[in-house]
Amino acid sequence: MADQQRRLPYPKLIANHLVGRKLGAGFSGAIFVARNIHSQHEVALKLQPIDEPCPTNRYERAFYPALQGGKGMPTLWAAGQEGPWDYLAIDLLGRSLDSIHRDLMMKQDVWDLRSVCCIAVQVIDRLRTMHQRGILHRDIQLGNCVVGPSHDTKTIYMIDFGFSKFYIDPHTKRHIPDSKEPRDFIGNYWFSSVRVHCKGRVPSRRDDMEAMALMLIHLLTPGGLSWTRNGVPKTDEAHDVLMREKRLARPEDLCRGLPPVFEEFLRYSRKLNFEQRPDYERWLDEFYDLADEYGYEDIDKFIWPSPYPAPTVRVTAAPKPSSRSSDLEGVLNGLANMHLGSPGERQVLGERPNLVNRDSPAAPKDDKGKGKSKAPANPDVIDLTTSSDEENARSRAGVRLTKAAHLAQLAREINAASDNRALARLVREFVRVMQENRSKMLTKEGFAVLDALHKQLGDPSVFIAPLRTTRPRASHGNGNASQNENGAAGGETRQGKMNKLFRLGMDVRGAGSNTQLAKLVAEFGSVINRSSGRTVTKDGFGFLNGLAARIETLS
Ligand SMILES: Nc1ncnc2c1ncn2[C@@H]1O[C@H](COP(=O)(O)OP(=O)(O)OP(=O)(O)O)[C@@H](O)[C@H]1O
Repeated sequence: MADQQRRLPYPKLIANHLVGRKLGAGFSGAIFVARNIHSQHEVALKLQPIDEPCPTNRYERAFYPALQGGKGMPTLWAAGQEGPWDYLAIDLLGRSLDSIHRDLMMKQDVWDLRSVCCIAVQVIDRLRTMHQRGILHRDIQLGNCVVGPSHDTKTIYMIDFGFSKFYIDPHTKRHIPDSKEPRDFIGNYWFSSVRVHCKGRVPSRRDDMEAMALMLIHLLTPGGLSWTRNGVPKTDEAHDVLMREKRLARPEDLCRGLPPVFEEFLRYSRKLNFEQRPDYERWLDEFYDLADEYGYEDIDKFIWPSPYPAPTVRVTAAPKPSSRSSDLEGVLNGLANMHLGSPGERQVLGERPNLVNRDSPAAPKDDKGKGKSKAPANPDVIDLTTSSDEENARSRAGVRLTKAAHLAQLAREINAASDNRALARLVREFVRVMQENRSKMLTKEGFAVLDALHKQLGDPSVFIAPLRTTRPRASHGNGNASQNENGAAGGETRQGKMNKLFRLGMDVRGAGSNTQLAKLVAEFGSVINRSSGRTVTKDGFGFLNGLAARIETLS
C-alpha cells in the first residue's frame, strides 16, 4: 500500500473537489481539506486507492447512511470512485482529541476532570446513537474523537468507521451470534477491550464501552495506561507483553486515586453479557453527577482550552502486576469481580455470617505479612479492595485508608457489632468518613454500610435485599422523544429528595425501637439510591447524625 501511494500521486481535483492541504493519514489512505468547485463548500476528503487490500473507505461508506442526522456524526457529502481513487467527502471537523492530548502532555501529565467528564458524556451519547442504529464502532481511540466543525466546536464527533460493524443482522434483525472460536483482532492496541484484544472474542456493544472506559482512564493517568508507554508493538513478543499487561491490569489499580465512577464503569462494561444493551442513561447520569459534585457546569459542552485547566484527579502509582503472584491474583481478582458485580447481583447480607467476621482486622495474616492474601476462609467476604488485610494493617499503623476501603471496613465492623453503643459509634464514623471525603456520593461500599446497619437494626438473622438496586434514573438527552432533554424525568427530583430527607430527619428523632430505625435506614437508602447523584446532602447527614443519637438513646 505504501508503495502504491508513492507510485500514485494524490490528485488535485476529484469528484468536483479541489484537493487542498493534508489533514492526516491513516492505515490505508489520507485525508485532505477539499473545496467543492461549484458550491465552494469545504469538506474533509478521504482518499484511498481502489485496489487497496484493506478498503476501509468502502467499508465506511456502508455505515454513513445509517448514521446521518445523529448528533456528533459527520455528514457524508459525497462518496464513490473516480479513476484509481475511492473517495469520501465528509464534514470538515476540528482537532482530534489525540492532537489535543499530544499538545497538552507537553504542559501537564493528565487532563483536567471537567474535560474528561465532557468526553465521557459525549462519547457515551455517541455510542448510544451508533448502537441504537445497529452499529459497533470497534475502534474507539482519541484519534477517532474529533472536535466539531466551526459552527459546532463544543460537540465531539466520532469518525473513522472503517472497522465498524452492524451487530444487528439487517435481514434477520437479530443480534449477531457469539462464538467461542478465537478471531483475528480488529481494533487498536491501546483501548480495545481485553475480551476482544486478548481473548479473540466477537466484539459487541460492551466492548465499545470498555474501550471508552480505558480511554478515559488513560487521560487521567500520568504517562498514560502502562501498556501504551512503549509505543506500537513491533514484534509478536512485544505484542504478547502488551496483551499480558493489559489482561492483568486490575481495575482498582488502573483507577487508584480516581473518583470511584471510573472503576465502576470499567468493571460494569466488563461484566455485560454479549448481547446486553449497556445502560447508557445510567452512565450519563453518573458522569453528570460527578461533574456536579465538582461544580462543573454545562459538561455536555466540550470547551477547549478547558475553563478549569489544572488537573484535579489523577491515577496514583498503580503497581505493575508481578508474574510471581499473577495466577493467584487472577483467581482472587475473579472472585472480587464476582463480588463487585452489578448491584443486583451482589451477595446479600442475609447470606453472610452476621456476628462472625472472618475477614475482620483480627484475622491472622499470611506468614510473610505482605497482605497478599491467602484466600480468605469464606469467599463471600472477600474484601472489595482485594487487600483488606493490608488495608486493615495500614489503618492500624495510622495510614489513611481510601474512602472505599474505609467504608468496606466499617460495613464489616457493623456486621460484627453486638450492641447499640457500638453501632452508634460506627454510624458517627460513617458520617465522618463521608464528610471528610470530597465526593459525597454514596458508592457501593457506602450502601454496604447501610445494608449492614439495616440488618443489624432490624432482625440480624433474616434475609434482606440490598438497598442499592438498579434504579430508575433521569436521562440526559438520549434522543428519545418522550424524555426530557434536561434529564428531569424519572428518578428522584432534588426537591423530592430534600423533602424526604428532611422528613426522615424528623422521624428518626421520634423512633421508638431498633426495628423502626431499620425501616428509616431502608427509606434513607432508597431515597439516595433513586436520587440522580446518589450524594449525601446536608439533610442526609442530619438524618445520619440523628440516627446515631437515637441508636445510642435506645441502647
Ligand atoms: N472529517 C475530518 N475533519 C478533520 N480532520 C479529520 C477528519 N477526519 C479525519 N481527520 C483527521 O485525520 C486523521 C485520520 O483520519 P481517519 O482516522 O478517519 O483515517 P484512517 O485512514 O481511517 O485512520 P486510521 O488508519 O488511523 O484509523 C484523524 O485522526 C483526524 O486527525
